[in-house]
Amino acid sequence: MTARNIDGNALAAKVREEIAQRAAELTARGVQPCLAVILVGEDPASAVYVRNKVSACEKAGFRSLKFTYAPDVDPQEVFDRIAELNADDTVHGILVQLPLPKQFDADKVLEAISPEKDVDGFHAENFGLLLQGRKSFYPCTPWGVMKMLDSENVELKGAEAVVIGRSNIVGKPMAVMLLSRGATVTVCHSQTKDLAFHTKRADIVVAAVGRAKFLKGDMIKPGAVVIDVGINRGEDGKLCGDVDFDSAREVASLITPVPGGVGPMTITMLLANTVESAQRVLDAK
Ligand SMILES: Nc1nc2c(c(=O)[nH]1)N[C@@H](CN(C=O)c1ccc(C(=O)N[C@@H](CCC(=O)O)C(=O)O)cc1)CN2
Repeated sequence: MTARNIDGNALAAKVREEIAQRAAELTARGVQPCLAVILVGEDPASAVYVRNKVSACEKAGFRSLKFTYAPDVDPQEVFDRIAELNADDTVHGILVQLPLPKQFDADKVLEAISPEKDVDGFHAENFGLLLQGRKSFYPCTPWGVMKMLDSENVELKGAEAVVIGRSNIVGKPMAVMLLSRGATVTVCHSQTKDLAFHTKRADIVVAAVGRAKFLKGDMIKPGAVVIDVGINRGEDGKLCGDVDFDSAREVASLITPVPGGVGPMTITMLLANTVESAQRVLDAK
């Protein structure tokens, strides 16, 4: 079997069109969606992601604000900026690009963002709501994965799903989202004794560990759906995922490539959360 790719770029383009339409309607009613992005430090990948977020906002008809800080900035300056943006009624979404430099306590920074403007879905309040199956802002990457699975009509009810990775921003929320849709979910991580035992039983595998090409074809059940959240540099210097694409595609039925898979959906769902936040402001008027 050779797997079919789930094309993240194509799905992202379709969803972004719908978001742009919604943004135009909100703007016509006096609420133009606005995202504020905070970038601290000089990490080149973060700078690219932030640039892409600002450009995605422009294309969708959003207003965007960008604040950049030197790597050695006093964290208080960033907290002051967040407080100012929390109080600004014209701003609907605030995000702080991760990772942050060492002098920052990332949890404290994320908790400083008002939950009503936490369009990354990283605030503990939003995560708690997600756990309880209540309305919140969902973290963008796992939500993008759910959109990809739905776009292919992948049956989630009763499916055996294995999530590899237990980070707060991908692994844990991914497991909760799959669970809430009726999958039987196993979360594997660095202490898991026999990873292949779990992955070989899975109808759906989501790899989010940050280790280049580590999930091989012989660890996958024939016909499984394989979702690759990793973004790594391979030994050849090229961008690659956590999945060894060449061997995995010979076994899986559906697979996401890297690049062009989950990545483009992350920024798309950020736009979706921001437009939703603006909608809530309009509805409350
Ligand atoms: N505040 C946040 N920080 C970080 C997040 C996040 O969701 N919020 N996620 C990642 C980085 N990230 C967005 O910020 C992100 C990563 C990758 C992509 C993407 O489109 N990747 C492309 C390849 C891009 C390339 O050539 O390098 C792809 O996979 O096709 C978008 C967003 C960590 N920080």
